[in-house]
Amino acid sequence: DSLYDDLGGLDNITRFTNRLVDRTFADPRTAHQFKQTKKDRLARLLVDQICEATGGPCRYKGVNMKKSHIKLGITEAEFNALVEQLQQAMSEADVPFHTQNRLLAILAPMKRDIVER
Ligand code: HEM
Repeated sequence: DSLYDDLGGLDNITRFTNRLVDRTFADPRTAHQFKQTKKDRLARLLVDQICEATGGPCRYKGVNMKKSHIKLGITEAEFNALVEQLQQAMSEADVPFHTQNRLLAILAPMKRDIVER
């Protein structure tokens, strides 16, 4: 089975991504970065990105990670907060711990393009 299937397919990816974005926009550790961001659009792009990256039938049409995060001055602490929010969102959507870690392993290398140093 693909990771896409193990995550519960598009329905469950949409479920935990919406929960992630809700948390990210509400959590004071990250909310300040998203004051000018349209939540629905970001959630749709994230769903496509996760779906495609895990072997699903979607195609991500957004900007690459380096270009979309440049100049935001994102810190390692902000990145880690978002990872924690994603773990909580996946737990709420009943994604098993081991499956959560398989997705996190795909996202982790993006850190070098997202965090400013
Ligand atoms: C692995 C972690 C992350 C992934 C996969 C990710 C993914 C994305 C994607 C797909 C977009 C949309 C790009 C587009 O507009 O075409 C985006 C934009 C953005 N991300 Fe991230 N991101 C991550 C981490 C973070 C973190 C830690 C922050 C700050 C706390 C952040 C803040 C933003 C902001 C402010 C935008 C711009 C949204 C807009 O256009 O208004 N991201 N990200």
